[in-house]
Amino acid sequence: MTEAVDLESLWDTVIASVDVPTRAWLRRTRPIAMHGTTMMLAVTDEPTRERVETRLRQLIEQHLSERCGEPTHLAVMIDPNQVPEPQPPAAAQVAEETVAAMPEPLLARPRVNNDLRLNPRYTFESFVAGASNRFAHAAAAAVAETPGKSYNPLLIYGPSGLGKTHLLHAIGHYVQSYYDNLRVKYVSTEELTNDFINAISSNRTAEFRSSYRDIDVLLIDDIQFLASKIQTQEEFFHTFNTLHNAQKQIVMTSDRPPKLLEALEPRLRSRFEWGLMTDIQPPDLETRIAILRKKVASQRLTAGTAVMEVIAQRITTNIRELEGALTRIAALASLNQQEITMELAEQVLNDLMPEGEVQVDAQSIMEATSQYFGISVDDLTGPSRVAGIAMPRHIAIYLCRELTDLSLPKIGAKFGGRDHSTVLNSVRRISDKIGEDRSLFTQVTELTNKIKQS
Ligand SMILES: Nc1ncnc2c1ncn2[C@@H]1O[C@H](COP(=O)(O)OP(=O)(O)OP(=O)(O)O)[C@@H](O)[C@H]1O
Repeated sequence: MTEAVDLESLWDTVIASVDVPTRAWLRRTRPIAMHGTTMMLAVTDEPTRERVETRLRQLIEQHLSERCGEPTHLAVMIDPNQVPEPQPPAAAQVAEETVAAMPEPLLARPRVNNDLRLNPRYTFESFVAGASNRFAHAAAAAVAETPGKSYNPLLIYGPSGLGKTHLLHAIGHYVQSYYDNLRVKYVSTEELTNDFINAISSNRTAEFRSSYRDIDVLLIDDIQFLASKIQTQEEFFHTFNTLHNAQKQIVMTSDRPPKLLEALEPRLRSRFEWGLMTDIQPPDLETRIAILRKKVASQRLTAGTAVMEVIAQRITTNIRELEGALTRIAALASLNQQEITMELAEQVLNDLMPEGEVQVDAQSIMEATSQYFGISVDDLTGPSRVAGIAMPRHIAIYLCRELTDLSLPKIGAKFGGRDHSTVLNSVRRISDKIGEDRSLFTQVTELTNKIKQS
């Protein structure tokens, strides 16, 4: 079903089987691609999108599912350019575009050795698509399949811990595995800013430029941090134009839509809105359960559906917290050498989420940790690698990642300017050990209680 010809004729049969008023609406749409069991549909304008989303979706998905022989979903985007008036374009056009996008002229180029530092766990395979993220997921998949050709730029926005970084890395992995010769770069906005500042201070702006412009797919995380950084914005504006003009793919994430990024230059904001913007919402209960099920399977744990339901019911807004809870539950089960039971899950959840949830910040985590271990906050943020200091530091960093919305570079900055990979290293160290080392588990649990109660 990937060929556009099939897609167009499939769509024609759907249009033919609906009543006339509905048909009039559907003439204002055009199928763009099929990703797995999701059809990407371009529509001319907001009223059409609204109509399709609210009134017609069920009917269309029913028709599509019947014809495709499996449950098929719809992801709707506004893109008038994809729906030429008055006649739809030749059916093969999209297919031709897709073929043109394939690496033909690029084959001559040597294989690129991308040093991406992507999280190996963040792939499309490990991502669970549900109602809250289906569109973002389908758009990311489209971009990964034909970089620079489908939606450019692609901007994925939404609150913390809902999978934006995961999708960005998944695009990176995918392009890297299927396009040997495309240069991919993934950076957080903080790294971009630091790179730029370093380049200026060491007179190496030309190098900086080529490292960002000599790229086929640029993935930038958390662009809200560009706000108020006037010089970096200026530089990024030119990088953006260079890449976009050359039809190089740009994908960005942000914690809010560009129009709410008030401290961003208007010309940059408007460029961010050129392509496709898609949000990610907190997942519904079914999706949360599906995510837990996937994690349980991938970690070869055994947890019954009832237990997963309890976890998913208690932790509703942030998937990182959901994973954190599962990690702790699995850790306690492993330490006790027992199955993950309901009692055990409840016990950990009660520890993790005492009544009257409090907002936790890095400062309170650092203070509580230093107090708990009898060291100073300066020790915690300082350079010492002595175990009595390094271990509390790993724990405090782990707790910052688990209990706050701070990004890895932001956490690094709080801990004496450490970089994001050092932070990630600490997080992994604790989550790897917590199921083997009971005293570590106890320390982390007791500290969490202190922090949440302070
Ligand atoms: N749909 C999903 N399926 C499976 N895992 C998911 C999904 N969404 C998020 N996760 C997991 O939840 C965790 C948090 O996701 P991620 O770091 O991508 O969030 P984010 O939206 O980028 O947050 P932030 O803005 O704080 O960086 C990750 O471990 C990720 O793998």
